[in-house]
Amino acid sequence: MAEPISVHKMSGARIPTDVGEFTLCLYHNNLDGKEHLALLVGDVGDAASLRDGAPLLVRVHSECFTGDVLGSLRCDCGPQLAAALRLVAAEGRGVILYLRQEGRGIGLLEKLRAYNLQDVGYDTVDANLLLGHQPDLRDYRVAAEILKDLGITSLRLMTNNPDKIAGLERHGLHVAERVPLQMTAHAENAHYLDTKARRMRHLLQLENPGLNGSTAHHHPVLDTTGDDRSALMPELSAAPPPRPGRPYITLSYAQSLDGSIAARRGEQTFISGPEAGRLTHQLRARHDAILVGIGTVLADDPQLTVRLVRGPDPQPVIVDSRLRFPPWAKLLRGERRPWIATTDAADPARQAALEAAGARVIRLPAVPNGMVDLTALLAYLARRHMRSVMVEGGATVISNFLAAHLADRLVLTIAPMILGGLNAVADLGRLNGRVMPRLVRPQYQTLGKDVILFGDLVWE
Ligand SMILES: Nc1nc2c(ncn2[C@@H]2O[C@H](COP(=O)(O)OP(=O)(O)OP(=O)(O)O)[C@@H](O)[C@H]2O)c(=O)[nH]1
Ligand SMILES: [Zn+2]
Repeated sequence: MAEPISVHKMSGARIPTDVGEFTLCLYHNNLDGKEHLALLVGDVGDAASLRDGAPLLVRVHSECFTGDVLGSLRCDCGPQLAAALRLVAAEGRGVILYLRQEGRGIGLLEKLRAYNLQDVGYDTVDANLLLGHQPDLRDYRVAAEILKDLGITSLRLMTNNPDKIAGLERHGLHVAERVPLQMTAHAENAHYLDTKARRMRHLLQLENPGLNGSTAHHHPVLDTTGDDRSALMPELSAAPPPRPGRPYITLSYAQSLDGSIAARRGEQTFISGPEAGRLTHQLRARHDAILVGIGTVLADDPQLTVRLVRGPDPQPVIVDSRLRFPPWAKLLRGERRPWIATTDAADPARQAALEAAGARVIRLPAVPNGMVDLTALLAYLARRHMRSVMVEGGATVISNFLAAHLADRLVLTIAPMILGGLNAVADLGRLNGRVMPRLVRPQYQTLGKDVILFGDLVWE
């Protein structure tokens, strides 16, 4: 049975501020090992509340470095925290819990990734889902224990989030009243607040009725419960045709107008919008395997699964000639364990560690530049009944497949931006003896703000 939660007040100190004086207490707990904080004003126990005739005013605030410290305009956290401090100080009694639940529990790194997804059109809920997280990872067990430790069982809670109220009540607290804590919306956070109201049931009175109209196209793209709403282009919806000798290869990636796939090598850059993201997942579901290079694993820590639509996950295959595959990769925690194609240059100890973590390491011959021999890899995949492979990137892998004349079809997402960054294709002329691949029977379609260009590749 799980150990009961215990919290322990480590130390407290007087913190004078512009709005009043607080006692800041640091709590230890045995559940998440984080340093949660409590800011106290006055006598906070239930007994004092009874005397006063009103339950204590409490804010349970989730850490937001960007909003609380930097004053980021992307959210409303900073002003909420400031308002809560003011209200508690004005009452002369109250508590602000500062919970170390950055990014609704996903942490700052993943929140920054989620912000980049939001900058290309995903909303805050879909961005979490796309990164493989629940929309909200928080629970309020430790918060409830800290409040009980302070002698509080009944309170007035400053929040707009009904889940927060339910979360505290589930752990034995009585929320006698909700005190709204709504801040003014502005251009930078209006869509975020609108999403919180629509998709996370936050109790917000949004003033701008036009906003709902303007966000109507942001339908929940990850709502996979219904039918596919954006029908896949018919040419792409069938499983790729069988091909003698090796798996059928679809090269599929997103680039800017100038052919960049990232701002810089090694830097994750979100280029395409949610509609094209959905197409990518639909394509993944129609291939037996999905292949990326180690650079993509190191830069993006991808899962390579099908999440934006319903469908089977392809087998992840990583090309990693020197076996740099990191032990922290999300791919090692997925349902389909990754196959890592490497060469004799790989360190046997690393191979053993990755195999112990569930990966399959495949040693293959190298070509003169030290890279994995792709023809040998494809023969290996064909023997394992992989009839189709979707190659997603990055630049080295795309270039190597093109240089080896190993691609049957190109599905290119072109985003309407100029990035001036890392080019998708490098040095191809020199590598392949100047026989250029050509796209035949090309077709295109706009999808959201992006253009999808696709067709068959031939070298003639
Ligand atoms: N994952 C993720 N977290 C975010 C994003 N924007 C803000 N956050 C985090 O959300 C948390 C605050 O949650 P909110 O939804 O703003 O508010 P709440 O705490 O649920 O509800 P209130 O009590 O009404 O403030 C903080 O931990 C922020 O870091 C985002 O786009 N993605
Ligand atoms: Zn915030």
